[in-house]
Amino acid sequence: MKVFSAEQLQQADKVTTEKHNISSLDLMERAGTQIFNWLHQRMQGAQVPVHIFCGIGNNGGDGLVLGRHLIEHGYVVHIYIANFTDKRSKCFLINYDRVKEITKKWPILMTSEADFPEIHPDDVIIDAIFGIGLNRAPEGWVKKLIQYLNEQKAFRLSIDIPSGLHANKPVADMEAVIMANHTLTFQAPKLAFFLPDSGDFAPYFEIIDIGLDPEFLHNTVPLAHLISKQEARQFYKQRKKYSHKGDYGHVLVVGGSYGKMGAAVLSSKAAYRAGAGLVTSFIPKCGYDIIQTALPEVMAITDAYDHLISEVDDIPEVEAIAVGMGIGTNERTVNALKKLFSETKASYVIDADAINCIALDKDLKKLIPPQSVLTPHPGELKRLVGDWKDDYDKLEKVKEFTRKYKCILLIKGANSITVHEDKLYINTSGNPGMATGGSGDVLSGMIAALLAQGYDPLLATVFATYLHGLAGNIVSQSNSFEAVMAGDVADHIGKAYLSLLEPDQPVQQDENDQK
Ligand SMILES: NC(=O)C1=CN([C@@H]2O[C@H](COP(=O)(O)OP(=O)(O)OC[C@H]3O[C@@H](n4cnc5c(N)ncnc54)[C@H](O)[C@@H]3O)[C@@H](O)[C@H]2O)[C@@H](O)CC1
Ligand SMILES: Nc1ncnc2c1ncn2[C@@H]1O[C@H](COP(=O)(O)OP(=O)(O)O)[C@@H](O)[C@H]1O
Ligand SMILES: [K+]
Repeated sequence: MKVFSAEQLQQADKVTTEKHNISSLDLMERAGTQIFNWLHQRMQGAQVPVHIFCGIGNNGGDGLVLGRHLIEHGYVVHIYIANFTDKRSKCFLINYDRVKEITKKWPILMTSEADFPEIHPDDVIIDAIFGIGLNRAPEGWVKKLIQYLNEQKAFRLSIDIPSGLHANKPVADMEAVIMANHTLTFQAPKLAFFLPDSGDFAPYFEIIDIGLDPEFLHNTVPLAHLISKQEARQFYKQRKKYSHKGDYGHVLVVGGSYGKMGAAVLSSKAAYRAGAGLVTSFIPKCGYDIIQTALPEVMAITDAYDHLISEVDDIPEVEAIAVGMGIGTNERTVNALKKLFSETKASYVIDADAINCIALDKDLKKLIPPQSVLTPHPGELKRLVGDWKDDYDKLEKVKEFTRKYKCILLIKGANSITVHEDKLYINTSGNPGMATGGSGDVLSGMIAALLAQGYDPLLATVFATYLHGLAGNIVSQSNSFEAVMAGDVADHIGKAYLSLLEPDQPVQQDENDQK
């Protein structure tokens, strides 16, 4: 699914009205009606007071359309206009009159704090104050209104975007944004929903298709692609009946040091579970018994040193190398990486301490093999590209890094983002249970396994990240978030493949009615 910018959506709006001979007012009617249908299906005529807070732009107009339909269907509705300026939009004004026509009175105009209404915890709040037209931080009593609504226990439903949030720019004032319980967003999800600084304002959202011009949407290069099951499923390459292990590639895992052998074990295990034909682990001597005992399927080669990796030699020819998990940043290890990068051709996944080594040593940075996949968590990323002002600055820094070093970089976290030059792929699987030691090691092995199986580096990263999150979700469903351990995630990669490929359950009519 595509993630468009506010500007692109405004353009889509314009193209749609011009090309399809439909007015902005019709589009607003369509949008507001769909929100009404959504709410009506859930409320089923319940006489719970619905408080609709409208701004004076088109987002407010959507709120007015919704209010009119609710009133016509016998709901208990209170419409308030946050009247912070006289510059009301044309479509807002028409819908303002339409509400008056059916109720015979004007909606309640709010001009100061004194106008804030009492709201019962069981009531419903509709937030239609600002949409994607927000052009500065809400101030004065409007900011106070947002804060007042956030203090209420009532359910907050935001139309298009939580008011105060920009679709694709940093939040102007963190204390002036609606904390939506749910957001119904038009046509496409907004980038701000997926970034750490702003994602909490829109924890749950649904897309409302308002029929913007499909051709424009298809031809427009989006800000980002959202990767859900539907997209991930298309990446899957089926195994052939008359195949042998040589067809699925050989992964070399270069990892571990004294006290950190688990990192190499987890990564190697995940490489097999994700489908590599062969896996060899290159480890310090101290890890030999550990890996051979933990994973009899894995072949082991040891370094000359007991506690760390000093030179990766005598290795077989491999398709993919996952390097860095638990290796430390000793100077000898940095030198081992320099030699490895310059002398061994393969597809690389560069993780954890290998990233820290690169951040420490400029010469090593220059040796990053082209098309490598780097998988830093936020701490490692900061060491690699420097600190950032906000999420958008971070994305620009990472884009620049991938251009300069011709690589792919995965920003790990909730909604991990794969970055390659100007392309962004936002992952939707995974859960906070995966914030646990070793889960990144599992991911590095998975990416390497897909590389070894012939997936191209960008696809391997996007697909492995999705599968990894899906495996984590499967674990958490039977185990709670708290109890998820990285080894469980590796053990459930198989279930993730099965879940990916199983057909979607058709929704039965009676189930639908109960929603
Ligand atoms: N294709 C689309 O994108 C569609 C958009 N619609 C709605 O239109 C919305 C966008 O409407 P608008 O462009 O009118 O913008 P908004 O309704 O978001 O409001 C912007 C208005 O508030 C003012 N404003 C912005 N920031 C302010 C601040 N901090 N303090 C005080 N005033 C501020 C602006 O000057 C403008 O008058 C969307 O979010 C959506 O809800 C729908 O009606 C249908 C179709
Ligand atoms: N809150 C979260 N929601 C979803 N996934 C998460 C969350 N926190 C962490 N993860 C995922 O777990 C993995 C953690 O990786 P990392 O920090 O490198 O772990 P480690 O270094 O312990 O192996 C990443 O793939 C990340 O995307
Ligand atoms: K809103």
